[in-house]
Amino acid sequence: MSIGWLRCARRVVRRNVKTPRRLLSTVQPQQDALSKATRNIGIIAHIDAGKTTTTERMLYYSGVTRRIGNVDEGSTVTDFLPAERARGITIQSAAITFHWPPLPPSTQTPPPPPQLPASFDTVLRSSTSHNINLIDTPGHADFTFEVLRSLRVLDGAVCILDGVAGVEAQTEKVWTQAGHYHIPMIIFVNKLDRVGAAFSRTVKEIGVRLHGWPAVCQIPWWQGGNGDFVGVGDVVNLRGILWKVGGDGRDIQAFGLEELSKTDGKFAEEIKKARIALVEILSEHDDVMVEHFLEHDEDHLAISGIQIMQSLRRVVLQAPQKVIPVFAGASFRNIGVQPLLDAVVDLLPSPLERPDPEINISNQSSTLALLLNSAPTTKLPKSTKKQSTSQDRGLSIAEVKNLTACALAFKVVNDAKRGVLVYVRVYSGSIDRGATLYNTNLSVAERAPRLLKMYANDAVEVDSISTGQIGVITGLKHARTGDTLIVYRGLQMKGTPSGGLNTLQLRPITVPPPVFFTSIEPHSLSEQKHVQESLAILLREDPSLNLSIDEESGQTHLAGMGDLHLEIARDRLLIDFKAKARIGKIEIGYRETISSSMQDPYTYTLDKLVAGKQAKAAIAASVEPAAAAADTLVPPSHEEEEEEEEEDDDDSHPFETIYKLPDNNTLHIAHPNLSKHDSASHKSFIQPHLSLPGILHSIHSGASAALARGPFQGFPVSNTHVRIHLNAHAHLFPETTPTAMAMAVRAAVTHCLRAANEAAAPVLMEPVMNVTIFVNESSLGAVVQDISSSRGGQVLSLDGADSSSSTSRLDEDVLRVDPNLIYTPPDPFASGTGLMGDGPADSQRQIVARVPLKEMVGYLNQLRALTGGRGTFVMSVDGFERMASQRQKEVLDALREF
Ligand SMILES: Nc1nc2c(ncn2[C@@H]2O[C@H](COP(=O)(O)OP(=O)(O)OP(=O)(O)O)[C@@H](O)[C@H]2O)c(=O)[nH]1
Repeated sequence: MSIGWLRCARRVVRRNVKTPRRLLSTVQPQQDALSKATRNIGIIAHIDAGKTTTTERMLYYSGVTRRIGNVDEGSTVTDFLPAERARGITIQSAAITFHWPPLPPSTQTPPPPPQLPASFDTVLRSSTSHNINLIDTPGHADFTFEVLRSLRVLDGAVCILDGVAGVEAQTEKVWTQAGHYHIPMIIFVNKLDRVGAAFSRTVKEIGVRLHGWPAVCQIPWWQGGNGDFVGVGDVVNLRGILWKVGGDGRDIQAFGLEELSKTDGKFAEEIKKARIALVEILSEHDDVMVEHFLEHDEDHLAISGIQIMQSLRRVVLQAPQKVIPVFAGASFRNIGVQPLLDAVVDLLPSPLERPDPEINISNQSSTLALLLNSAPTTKLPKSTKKQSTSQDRGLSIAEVKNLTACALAFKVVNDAKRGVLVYVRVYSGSIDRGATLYNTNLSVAERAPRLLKMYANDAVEVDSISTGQIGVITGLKHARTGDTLIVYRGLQMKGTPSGGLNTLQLRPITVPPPVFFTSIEPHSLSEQKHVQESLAILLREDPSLNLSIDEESGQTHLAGMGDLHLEIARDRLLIDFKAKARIGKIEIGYRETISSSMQDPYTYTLDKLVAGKQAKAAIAASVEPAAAAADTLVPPSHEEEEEEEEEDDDDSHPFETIYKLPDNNTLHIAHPNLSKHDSASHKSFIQPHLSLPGILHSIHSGASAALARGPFQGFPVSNTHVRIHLNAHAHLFPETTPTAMAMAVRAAVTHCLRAANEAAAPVLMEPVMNVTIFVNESSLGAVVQDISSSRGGQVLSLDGADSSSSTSRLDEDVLRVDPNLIYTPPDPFASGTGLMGDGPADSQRQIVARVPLKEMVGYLNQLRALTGGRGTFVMSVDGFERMASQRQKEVLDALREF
């Protein structure tokens, strides 16, 4: 039997393109159908596992491309930046829409929504064409933040594993992060054509390291049991699927068990064994499967393929996910991709099946549906997950009826042809062309002139982007990656949505502190403008980059997550944007801190021409080290993240405002004549063109700018408490503008920091990383020795294969899976090494350590040398620590040379 993988029985209806505006709570059948037939999925994996190679096949089989792109030749669709193509790695996650099963070539674009069957009891979802929005995520550790950002908008994910390397460190990390968002996942074990491929070992590693029960849905088919990898055993439908060797993967044959038993009896038997194991594992987690099993007289093979798929779907959608469907293939050989696409449609959820997204509004955590469904003038319902730190004042949310759409800008890309593209995921309502979008992160409104749907390299203009959909807005001037965009009925361009909706944040995430930096110097004054504009776009694209400018020297510093992160930013700047600038060496981003307090506040008065106008403002400031106990500054945890950068709006102190700033700094503003809750009384103190929130914003900006570049070595200042005293009588003048106030505060705080440094020796702090290293038992001793002696690291734990206490998985309630209870088919070529090796000498060990970042630069090469190329590691910033004086001296000497 030949399989075409081109379903024909699809009926389509013509879409009414002009969608009327609607309230969020009104469900429109057409949009509902579109959502049901949509999969917003991502592909996550360790670097080089084959994400791009697999994506290229997906685009080819779905009819988006006419030829298969090749990573090694730099001709892929998804890796579209020159820097990506040159390095053969994915840096920016590209969002692409395609259909699976493919639509007939004559279908209009955008296609009409599909007509779905009333139920999927007797047909598979993959019998109807679905709209797949695919977000390709990067695998390199430096881009973890980019992965996190993409994860937020995914409804499901395919995790690709390299069948030779198994579960790698980075995969484990991203898997855990995806688990935080309860993203259902399926696994594709790729590269099974390679020498050393070990499907069985990989499946056991899935159980142990990804903490779930593998449900083996396909087993590899090696010709004659030990020859070339030619296809898969389809455990769900009890057949062998064979791909023609050397073809483009469209020529596929299927053999039922009976036929197969005549030609490859052992393989047919193995498929049966796998089916028994699959039914068993499903029965343990799905009661309906138990019923089917009993109905079929406990015959594992008698249960239909559709019933198995439905059961798999139910267990995949359970939160937390305990069962992980596993598929097999070799994308490079064009084997296994079509059934994987079927599984995406059949097993992963539509946007309508996802949990209600978390929001933050007026410093309170809740969920979007709770907000939208809350009755006017009631208190904002809080999610039970985290109680807000601010007082529960409740919100009058009558204004919610004006909220007609809510979306997350999850990615900004500067496209050479089309300008800046803002990728959005709409969570509620629909964004229509020409809508006024209010950006709640930047407090600005801007119009959405054009809306696009991205089909690989083609963009198709659309009239609206509806709930659950991913699309692109062009022509926005402000929106950055990560911003929340809302449509508020009747909003003027200069207006602000009321009822606290101007603070609505969808799934807020914390940007980790940057630990590397470089300097940027335009070649000439005339180049400065272009360099600055290019940097502004880079920062819109990637908010994990950080820019600071030294006012006196004019020197610009760009800081980022890793050296590769900054290398890519440099290439983008110089090659893609053609900016003419000198970029310095990439260095570690230390922090500096003060060790003495100021006795008296220092008052600074600014009185000068600013932009051609007389400007005047004064302010009193003082600085002190944060509590001595806070010598170690720890980045905010997942739970604390919403508090970062937040204003403490405690009602009991109407005359003071406290901000928590990055790097463990705090800003305390006393404003004795201005109550936060009585703006009417401000009239006698402040000019009509000013407001207390505006002044506070200026003070925040000025203090942040001063702290961004400390006076000691120009590093960001950390662990410092800034006190500001604003006396409305003495400090505000008719000529006071927000800019003048920010400049005065910056100057005052900078002066205070200098004075503190003169009074007592300032201190440098260095980033310390939490490092998890995976090595074979035989290299363990050498690696531990290297970490603890040569690199000055502190080994925190050593765990064997059966332990699951990696840094990311310290939770007690994590599922522990006994590898001996996992079904796997035999591995004909298993090398016997790795996590599941037989003898202790072969087993894989995990080392968790804290090591200064400086000692980790270039570590991969050393690790490879010590482990015969098999060791891998992941690391994340654990905090910043004071340096011993000798170490500080060495670093300062090295910096002087730099
Ligand atoms: N033998 C074999 N090689 C493969 C297979 N899939 C991918 N490769 C090769 O593995 C290398 C990495 O593949 P990519 O598709 O770029 O991997 P990636 O996961 O996208 O990597 P990043 O974009 O860097 O994260 C390339 O040389 C591919 O040709 C496979 O099924 N078999």
